[in-house]
Amino acid sequence: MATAPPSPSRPFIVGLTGGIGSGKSAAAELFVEHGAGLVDTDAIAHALTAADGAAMPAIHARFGDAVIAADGSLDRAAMRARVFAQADARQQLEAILHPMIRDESARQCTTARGIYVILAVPLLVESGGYRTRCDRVCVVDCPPEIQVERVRARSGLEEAQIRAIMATQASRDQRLAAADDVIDNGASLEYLRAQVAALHSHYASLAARRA
Ligand SMILES: CC(C)(COP(=O)(O)OP(=O)(O)OC[C@H]1O[C@@H](n2cnc3c(N)ncnc32)[C@H](O)[C@@H]1O)[C@@H](O)C(=O)NCCC(=O)NCCS
Ligand SMILES: Nc1ncnc2c1ncn2[C@@H]1O[C@H](COP(=O)(O)OP(=O)(O)OP(=O)(O)O)[C@@H](O)[C@H]1O
Repeated sequence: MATAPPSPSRPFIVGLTGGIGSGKSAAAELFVEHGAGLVDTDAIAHALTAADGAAMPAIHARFGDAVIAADGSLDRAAMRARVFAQADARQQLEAILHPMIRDESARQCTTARGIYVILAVPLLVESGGYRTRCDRVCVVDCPPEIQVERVRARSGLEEAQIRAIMATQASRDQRLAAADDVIDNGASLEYLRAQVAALHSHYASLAARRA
């Protein structure tokens, strides 16, 4: 009887998550400097909602002209105001985007190059379908007050709007409970860099052992 061909090797995948403004992108960038591949679901969501993005016809059909910018892309501020004030609007947007994001991120994980792959997913704990893909879950953690301060400094959003976004996300405790590894990003970028360097060595050796 013919034996089954070996299953195609898939990369070692580290799911990277954290609340808004916790420092996921900063951490992901540092992992990439060490040689990790990166699949970023925020970036995929942005591509899907660019002027020619695959999600735009469905978003236009559901939400109308009010959320479409002059160039045909998603008016992010208009959509943000809508979805973080109305749970049903958020669910409808997620029903359009999340299956597309899940499919595209799975596709990118099969082709990503690197010693291992960082799969950055802000909603890894909240959304189904990601944890089973990950060999490890790494949570970027910092106190909520620092999240608010960083997002405010970066984007100019008001505290009330930042807190409304945070209220839709998993709590700090829920996220920490899902973690295999935790990055404490409540201090300096140097401290972040040192923790990423140590975790990188760990992930590289786990990935090599699995290969
Ligand atoms: C509402 C939108 C248009 C606001 O755009 P904006 O440019 O302000 O934010 P951006 O997309 O860069 O996301 C920034 C952060 O907001 C938080 N966030 C985004 N979407 C959500 C959501 N559905 N629920 C909770 N938090 C969210 C995350 O922490 C994310 O890292 C946008 O966030 C969006 O399209 N969200 C739905 C897609 C989604 O769920 N993306 C998360 C990746 S899985
Ligand atoms: N340790 C740190 N010290 C100072 N500033 C930091 C630190 N870590 C991140 N930042 C800054 O805080 C802001 C938020 O960080 P970053 O964009 O990496 O967070 P994020 O979790 O990816 O956010 P979002 O959920 O909105 O995508 C950025 O302006 C970043 O440069």
